[in-house]
Amino acid sequence: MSNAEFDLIVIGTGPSASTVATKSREAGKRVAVVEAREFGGACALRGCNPKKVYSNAANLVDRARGAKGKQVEFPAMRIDWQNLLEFKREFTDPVADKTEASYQKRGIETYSGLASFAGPNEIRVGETQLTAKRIFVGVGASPRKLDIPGGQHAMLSDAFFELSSLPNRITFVGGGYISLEFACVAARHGCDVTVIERGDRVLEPFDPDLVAQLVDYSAPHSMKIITDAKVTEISADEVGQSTTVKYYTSKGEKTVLADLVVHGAGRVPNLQNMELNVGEVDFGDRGIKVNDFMQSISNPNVYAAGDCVECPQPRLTPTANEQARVVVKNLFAEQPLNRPDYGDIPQVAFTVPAIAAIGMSQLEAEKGHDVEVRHDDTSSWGSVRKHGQRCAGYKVLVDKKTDRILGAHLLGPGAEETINLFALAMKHGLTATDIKSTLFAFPTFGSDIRRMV
Ligand SMILES: Cc1cc2nc3c(=O)[nH]c(=O)nc-3n(C[C@H](O)[C@H](O)[C@H](O)COP(=O)(O)OP(=O)(O)OC[C@H]3O[C@@H](n4cnc5c(N)ncnc54)[C@H](O)[C@@H]3O)c2cc1C
Ligand SMILES: NC(=O)c1ccc[n+]([C@@H]2O[C@H](COP(=O)([O-])OP(=O)(O)OC[C@H]3O[C@@H](n4cnc5c(N)ncnc54)[C@H](O)[C@@H]3O)[C@@H](O)[C@H]2O)c1
Repeated sequence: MSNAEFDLIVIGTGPSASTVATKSREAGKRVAVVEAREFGGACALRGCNPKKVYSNAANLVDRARGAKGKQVEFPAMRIDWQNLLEFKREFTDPVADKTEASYQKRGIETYSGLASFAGPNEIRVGETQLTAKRIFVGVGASPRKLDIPGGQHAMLSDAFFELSSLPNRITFVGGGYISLEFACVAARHGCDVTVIERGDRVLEPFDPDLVAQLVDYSAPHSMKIITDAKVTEISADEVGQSTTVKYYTSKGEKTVLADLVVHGAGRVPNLQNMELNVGEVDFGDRGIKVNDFMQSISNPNVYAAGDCVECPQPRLTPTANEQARVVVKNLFAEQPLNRPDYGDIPQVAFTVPAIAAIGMSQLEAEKGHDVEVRHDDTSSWGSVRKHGQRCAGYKVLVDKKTDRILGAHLLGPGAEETINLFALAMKHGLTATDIKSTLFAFPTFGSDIRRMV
């Protein structure tokens, strides 16, 4: 067994870990990074970035079909799956080598293998034992085990990204981000898609009225969305050609046949086999338990951030980044004093079209405020139609007393960008009147927000 000593060991190479490792190295610390898979983390390799390539293709097809006969002409518009896969790989293939090389160039020692605790300040990677004053855990999350008979037949999102072709019938288990984003892509490719969600609606973090509008728009595109239905069994036929998905609704047991079943039923922190008890690091089902300073509540030399910590904030890259910035400031301070300043975190599901949200839901806002609810279906607005789109809407919640924005919910082309204007306004306390009095370039989706507030 070989040994090495550092100021800091960073476990993982996703958004949180990379910030902590590089900033600590810039501050002159001796840093080691350990990665169990390819260097680069989920966001760059198996999450946000490759997903955006796929969802852009689906949105492109949708818009072009909407503009057919008005702005463009073509015999048929389709996603070329093989080319799409190759194009996606242009973004993902270089990540691992580039990331590892950039660590090494900075003087960060890199280790490949699964890291586990060998003591409160010790990490084991295979036959190597590393010791450090501080340890940062940024190990992310992975799909939770589908604990139903035949759960192993459901394909994970990592594998979906690598499919070289799509079969005709695809069923998604769960109706969250992953299912809906992939389902929209598969449907625009021409697949027959079924989404089965146990809750009473899909895309739970988003406004129910806008979600309903999106679901209505998706139905004619071969997307069947079944809610209040819990998937209870997946069985494959003997030759592995076809799969039967069993689900329960209030009307009893039902089945759907599929050529492919995809897991979109949630993710859990990646803490298996990490021997956290040996490291005296407290954790639960929802992740590592940290205080306001992102420090382990049980081992003050351990910090954690991102998808692997127990935290009420949404598990997204901006959340991981904010926590990591705080960790960098606290790690070697005499007294950790910095706390994340999340503000309101914008969330976007990159569906067709995109749906976005920031701040309070209508229900939350109406509980404690006198609210003006500004809500409209904007499918007929010129900005939307000029774009070849046919599905858009918004709901903006304004506090009547303070004129401040309590929540903003958008559906439609550009929603994923326009939501950032609300993020800026809300973070800096701008009022609806401030927004109305701002001149935005025209014609743009951004300029539409003056009509929304
Ligand atoms: C399909 C998909 C799409 C997504 N799309 C978006 C999006 O559009 N926008 C958004 O904001 N978020 C999105 N997310 C979520 C986003 O990817 C995560 O919130 C973000 O990556 C979390 O970063 P992290 O720092 O916690 O670590 P991660 O990026 O999860 O990286 C953790 C790293 O740790 C490594 N690791 C795990 N265990 C060990 C161990 N024991 N030893 C060594 N290394 C280990 C892993 O291999 C991995 O490389 C998406 C996620 C998925 C799955
Ligand atoms: N655009 C983005 O920002 C983005 C995209 C993808 C993933 N993510 C992140 O990854 C996380 C995981 O994504 P996800 O889509 O796997 O999870 P999710 O938590 O968003 O949704 C999972 C859904 O599956 C349902 N479900 C669970 N078991 C079921 C069963 N047996 N039958 C029917 N329904 C069932 C749940 O009720 C839930 O609605 C997200 O919460 C988010 O943090 C973000």
